Amino acid sequence: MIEATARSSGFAARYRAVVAERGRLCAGIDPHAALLEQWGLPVTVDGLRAFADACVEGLGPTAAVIKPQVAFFEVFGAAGFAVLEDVIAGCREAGAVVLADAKRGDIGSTMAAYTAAWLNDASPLCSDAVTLSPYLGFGSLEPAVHKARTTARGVFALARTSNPEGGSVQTADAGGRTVGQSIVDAAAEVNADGSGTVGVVVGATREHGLDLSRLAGPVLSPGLGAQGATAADLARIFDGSDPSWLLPAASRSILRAGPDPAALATAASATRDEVEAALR
Ligand SMILES: O=c1ccn([C@@H]2O[C@H](COP(=O)(O)O)[C@@H](O)[C@H]2O)c(=O)[nH]1
Repeated sequence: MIEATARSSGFAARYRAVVAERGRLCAGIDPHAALLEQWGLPVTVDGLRAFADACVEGLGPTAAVIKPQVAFFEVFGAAGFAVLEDVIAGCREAGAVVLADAKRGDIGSTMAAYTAAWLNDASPLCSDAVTLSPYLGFGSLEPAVHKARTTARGVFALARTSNPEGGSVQTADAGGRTVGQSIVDAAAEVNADGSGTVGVVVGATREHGLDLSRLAGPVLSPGLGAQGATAADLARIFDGSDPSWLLPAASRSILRAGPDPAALATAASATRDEVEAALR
């Protein structure tokens, strides 16, 4: 791992440094209404704020990567976005890499505005990385890829998602390879410079059928816990690909341990330890 850190640059170097220190886990902050209720909080902006504060306190100093799910903040409009801004800033201050799960993707000129929102220092939502949907064409993501590459940030493109519906698009033929593989290959081309700028999203819930050998970037793998995938599934599904790039993600299964921040930290550490043991 130390050797890999010395050789990488850009987002790859930041990613490898935080994973070397904290282990492989992306903890999601998904303030579902059902979780707020389980924590004894009202489903209001005040409840969202209390939920978010506990997550920042418990998960910010613990998980390598923290992934706020933007949708659950957006539900509350401008007030929800204000809470999200504080989550992003608080987790970054605590030393975590913050990956905004916004799944943005649009024509290039609009992508420039999304890029300014999520990857520009001047924006209150500025994060270390953002999830992107490449289904308007990988090339349409160029403004975000360029910005990420020049600021040591990352983008994560959806390649083979954890939901059962994703296969109808992502496993379709794209000229002798699947659509998902074409996304992985496009990401690998960007990452040929050693920056690891473009990660991909590959769910832990099923066999992915992808060749990840040339990617040279992080593989975010959601589906652990609430969606049914286990650490053993991760080890099996990603057997043969470089395990140092694998970033397993879990949200609800960790968040159910709240509202005590210390219990959230313990749940995240336990998930990380389970994953690390299975991937050894
Ligand atoms: O393929 C994908 C891409 C993104 N997600 C997101 O990850 C979390 C999963 O939450 P759990 O509670 O651990 O199920 C959620 O924010 C999804 O939008 C995904 O699940 N699959």
